[in-house]
Amino acid sequence: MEDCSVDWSVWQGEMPATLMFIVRDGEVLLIEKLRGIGMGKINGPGGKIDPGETPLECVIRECQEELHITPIKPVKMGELWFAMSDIPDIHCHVFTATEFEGTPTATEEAVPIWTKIEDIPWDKMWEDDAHWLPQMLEGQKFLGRFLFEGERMQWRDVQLEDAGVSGWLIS
Ligand SMILES: COc1nc(N)nc2c1ncn2[C@H]1C[C@H](O)[C@@H](COP(=O)(O)OP(=O)(O)OP(=O)(O)O)O1
Repeated sequence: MEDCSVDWSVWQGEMPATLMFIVRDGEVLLIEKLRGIGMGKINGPGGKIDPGETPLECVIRECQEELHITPIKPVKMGELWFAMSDIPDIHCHVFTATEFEGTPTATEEAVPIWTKIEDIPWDKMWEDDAHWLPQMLEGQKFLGRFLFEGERMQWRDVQLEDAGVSGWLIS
């Protein structure tokens, strides 16, 4: 792992975004992303935060748009700070929920995929996911900071529980 060239003490992601992971009966609701950043990868539903929108409002809207479902009582579990090389830096708020309304439905943006937690397809996902998603699915809150060159992760730091939450830019 290379040294990190980013001064995280002054870092501010230009692109605020969200992700949602709905968990039920040992499975997590993932998507095949059909457009946008990470098109073709497996991820959680989510997307960019619109001007004036809160992270919570965004993650609910994105689930409605991408899968026609409404998560109930989402809980913020983490922040992801992505220093990117070829697109603006991304500040992503990550939520989980155990309940939702509606039926996960394929749209032009996403195909829903219920996946057993032990079968999560890491090789089809962003590289950072393996360093925080397992911990989050065990109930741990986190702050993950990552440096990417294109789609390759160059550096990572993940802090869990109080050490991570105390670093969040938005509580
Ligand atoms: C760099 O590593 C990443 N890892 C993970 N796990 N997720 C990432 C990474 N980079 C971006 N993401 C996520 C964050 C957002 O959920 C999406 C990006 O937003 P998107 O381009 O899908 O935004 P939309 O508003 O839905 O876009 P359009 O409606 O314009 O298609 O990826």
